[in-house]
Amino acid sequence: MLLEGKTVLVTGASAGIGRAVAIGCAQHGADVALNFARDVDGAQAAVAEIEKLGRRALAIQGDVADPETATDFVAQAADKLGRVDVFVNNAGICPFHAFLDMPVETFERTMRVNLHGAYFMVQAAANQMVKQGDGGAIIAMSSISALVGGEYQTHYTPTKAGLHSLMQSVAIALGKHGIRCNSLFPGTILTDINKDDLADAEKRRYMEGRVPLGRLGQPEDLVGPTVFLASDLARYVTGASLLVDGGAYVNLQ
Ligand SMILES: NC(=O)C1=CN([C@@H]2O[C@H](COP(=O)(O)OP(=O)(O)OC[C@H]3O[C@@H](n4cnc5c(N)ncnc54)[C@H](O)[C@@H]3O)[C@@H](O)[C@H]2O)C=CC1
Ligand SMILES: C[C@H](O)[C@@H]1OC(=O)[C@H](O)[C@@H]1O
Repeated sequence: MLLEGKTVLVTGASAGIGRAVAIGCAQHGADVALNFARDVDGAQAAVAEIEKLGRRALAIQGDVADPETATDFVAQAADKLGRVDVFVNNAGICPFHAFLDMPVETFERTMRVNLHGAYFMVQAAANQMVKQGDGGAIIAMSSISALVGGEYQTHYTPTKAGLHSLMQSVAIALGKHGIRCNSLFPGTILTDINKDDLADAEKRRYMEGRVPLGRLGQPEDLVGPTVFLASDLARYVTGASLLVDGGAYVNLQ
């Protein structure tokens, strides 16, 4: 059990990648605190799955765009589960929209959820880890979009590059505390975030055709890489990033 005895916190964990990662960490021995925005049923179902595995789980509601959600989430998780060993910053939105008429509210909301929210969550988790005094691991669900652009993602891709940049800087700031900070770069993973975009059959075929491994990703494809970075197997890995994209990024022609 790679995460035996560890407590893992995951944001945006009622669905998609966050849910898969929360349950996957429990399968590897962790107790888990899940942040969720609105989907009470989804969060409770994830808690029930984790408890079925014999692990402790806790769902705490909050909008990550509000800095107070971060301190509340970490304080409640530490109080009820005892400590914070691993923090996975996963919550994110990608409301596809063209650049030239991007609504100010869409731009600002995307920044606030994906980047500002991450900043305060990571800060709150790090403060708890420093207080505990025995290190920790922070993992950001960045994206292949930190490296490449998207016509309808001009507000989104900078948040993913920013998230990776945040991991690089906090890797330096927190190294002295034994806290490792890394990014995962998922490619196209089938979740609610891109359901509408990939409902276009031609676009979906094009995206699938770009993947050397021959399929789009599933949320569970992120479990192994997350568990690795969270575990002591990655004890000398910090400030790094790992593409989890079936090879899409390197596939030029
Ligand atoms: N699906 C994909 O192809 C890729 C996804 N990602 C990233 O993975 C992360 C998870 O996304 P998916 O699971 O794909 O999408 P999803 O839409 O299934 O999950 C996103 C989760 O974030 C939560 N969330 C959204 N706004 C929130 C807020 N203000 N406060 C708290 N929670 C909030 C949602 O409720 C949901 O549970 C996101 O950061 C996304 O940018 C990165 C690369 C590719
Ligand atoms: C939501 C998109 O399908 C998804 O988000 C990302 O970060 C990937 O680059 C994909 O474009």
